[in-house]
Amino acid sequence: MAARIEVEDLRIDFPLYHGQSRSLKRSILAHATGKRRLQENEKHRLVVEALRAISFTLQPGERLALVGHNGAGKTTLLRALAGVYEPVAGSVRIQGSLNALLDPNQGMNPELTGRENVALRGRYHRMNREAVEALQEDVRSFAELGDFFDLPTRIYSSGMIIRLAFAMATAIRPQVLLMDEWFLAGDAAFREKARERLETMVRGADILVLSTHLNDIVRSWCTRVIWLEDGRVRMDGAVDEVMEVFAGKIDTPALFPEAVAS
Ligand SMILES: Nc1ncnc2c1ncn2[C@@H]1O[C@H](COP(=O)(O)OP(=O)(O)OP(=O)(O)O)[C@@H](O)[C@H]1O
Repeated sequence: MAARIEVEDLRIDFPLYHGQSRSLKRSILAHATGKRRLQENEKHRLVVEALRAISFTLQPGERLALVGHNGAGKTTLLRALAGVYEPVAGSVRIQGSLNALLDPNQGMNPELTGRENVALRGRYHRMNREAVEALQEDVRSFAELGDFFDLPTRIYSSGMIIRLAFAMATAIRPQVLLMDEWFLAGDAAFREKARERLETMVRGADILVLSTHLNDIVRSWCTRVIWLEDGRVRMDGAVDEVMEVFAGKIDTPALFPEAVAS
């Protein structure tokens, strides 16, 4: 089955306040400045409008970078694609096997050893015994955890968890790869090794969606950029075209002037 992502008129809100006090809500809304992302929804709840009217389609071979300033909605969009957040309206359709490098603790049982956690992941992907053993060996040699590989992950340091999570998440090649930029960080010694392994994985995936602030990563890995601003698509196009405007070299009118006016 060919990989495909279809997002149609996606809207995601985060409820902030469930109480009934109208005066408190009125006061919060009155003091909300600038971007007007705090709103009262249809059920009279105070919400952050995290994403609005997001639509795009990705075909095999497309490598999409999500760019935008802090709070623009990049992580929320990645999580909505991964199925972590339910749309308030609109839809997300994903075709093909999916791997999401979003949260290092995702899918890990702290009572199990590193080796057992890898086996669990392998079985989740319906691997047979030999394949699970090969996966364990691959992760063990990449993560360099020494004897800790056979101890419960609850006693790992946060750096060890990241190494294990990274090695596991990059050992199984999906058709659709979703990635948050923290996976490109990590300590300096690990970074170069990690980047090489990621590159192999990224080149092997049919579709990549990556959230990043790193210009060189966008330019070397991606074919398309969606620039998010205040939860909406400000610009969607080829890497050079969007990055030039995003970097502030060319001024362009906002698609939704009311959303960006301060
Ligand atoms: N759990 C939550 N509850 C309430 N509001 C949230 C929650 N998660 C995100 N938001 C809000 O949704 C908006 C989008 O946040 P998001 O984390 O997707 O932005 P981002 O572009 O990934 O930012 P950054 O580059 O800082 O990581 C922000 O206004 C943020 O405050």
